[in-house]
Amino acid sequence: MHSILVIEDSPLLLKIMAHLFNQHKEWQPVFCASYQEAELLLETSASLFFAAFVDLHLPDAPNGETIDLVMEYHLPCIVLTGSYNERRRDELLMKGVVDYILKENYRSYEYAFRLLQRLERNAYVKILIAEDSEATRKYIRTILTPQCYQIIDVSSGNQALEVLKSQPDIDLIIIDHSMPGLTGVDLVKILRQKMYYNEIVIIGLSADVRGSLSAMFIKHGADDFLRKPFYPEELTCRIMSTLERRDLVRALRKAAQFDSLTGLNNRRNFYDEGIKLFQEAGRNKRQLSVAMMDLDFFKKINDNFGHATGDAVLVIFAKALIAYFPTALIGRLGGEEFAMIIDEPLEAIIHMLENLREHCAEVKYALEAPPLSFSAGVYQNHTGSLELFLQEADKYLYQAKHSGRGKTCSILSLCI
Ligand SMILES: Nc1nc2c(ncn2[C@@H]2O[C@H](COP(=O)(O)OP(=O)(O)OP(=O)(O)O)[C@@H](O)[C@H]2O)c(=O)[nH]1
Repeated sequence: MHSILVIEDSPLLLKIMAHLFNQHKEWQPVFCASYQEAELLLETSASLFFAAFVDLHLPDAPNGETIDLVMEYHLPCIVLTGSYNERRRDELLMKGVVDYILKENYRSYEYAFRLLQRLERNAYVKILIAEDSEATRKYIRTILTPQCYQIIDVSSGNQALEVLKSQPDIDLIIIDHSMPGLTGVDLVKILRQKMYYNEIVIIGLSADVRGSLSAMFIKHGADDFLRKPFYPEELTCRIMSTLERRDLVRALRKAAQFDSLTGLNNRRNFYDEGIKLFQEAGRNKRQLSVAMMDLDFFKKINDNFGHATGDAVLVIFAKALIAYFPTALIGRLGGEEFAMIIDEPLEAIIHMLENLREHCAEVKYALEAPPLSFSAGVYQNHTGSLELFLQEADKYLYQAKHSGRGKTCSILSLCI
């Protein structure tokens, strides 16, 4: 849990804040009503705070002195102000505050909380700036530092490629067009050959007045474009919206590919990835196996211990599968049926399934519950499609069910 310092003297606003903090239990507010109180608190406990909400005008600090105080301790500072004008906005941004919020209505304060959430996330976001002008790099850093991003900067396209090679977890790259060596658009072309849209966000940058350049950036795969000179908020807003779009695409992809309960590949993704494995194995003359596993009497677990326990058992089993078969492609085909594709000798697979069976029997998933048991069918061959392997494994699984459950049947004749 993070502590948030709130320096504010208005009883009404404090009431609203307290209400909102009540809905966001992940943050613990510490309230101060004056500059003096805040000064004393920060002197001893500044390191305890993640960020601060600061009233611009306090009776003992009428000219925004509290902001300077908070900034001295390098705390991300969100300013609450009753009035707005351009000059004040510029002053606040120059001081390096995260943002300023007009004390208008409940929505404004909700926005302040969204900012806090964003700051938390930003700490994990890596931004690379590829720009040959030192002044512009510095300007961008000045804008982005209060937003808590991790920032790296380089002065050429080739240096950017080097950084991306050593740090593939970069989330967003800001690319200037006119740099020595590779141009910005060239760099975008190279990056998009290797990295998909959900892997890295690209924002083009140029002082060029030609509209065609922004189009070139975007046609070659940039997510957005900014013309220099730009306002600080133009940059922060574009970064925020492009990252949010990327996160949304990632979330959609995840929802389409993985089972939401167990996190395993869903049926569709298991087939898609499995077909690729079979093609690769065909090229490399490798022999794959397919195993199908089905929990025994799972309906009784639901009926006797409730659906929630049934769900928990599915999760336990999925985790055990991953632990016992770390190199396999594993999927939940539906209900209590699982499958995996694995590149191991058949005897070894059967042995590992026996170990898994022993482990499952020991799992305590509910009071006075019968041991967790599963049946399995395994098929291995030199040739054949994934579809055929699944059909054959399913036949052995059926055999395992009908020979008493809690067994593995395979091409090795006997069920064990
Ligand atoms: N809790 C829970 N139950 C599920 C889920 N998906 C399917 N089921 C239940 O799983 C049960 C499967 O029952 P059956 O097909 O009769 O299989 P079984 O009871 O394991 O019997 P055998 O396979 O013959 O040993 C059904 O009651 C489904 O409602 C799920 O995501 N969560």
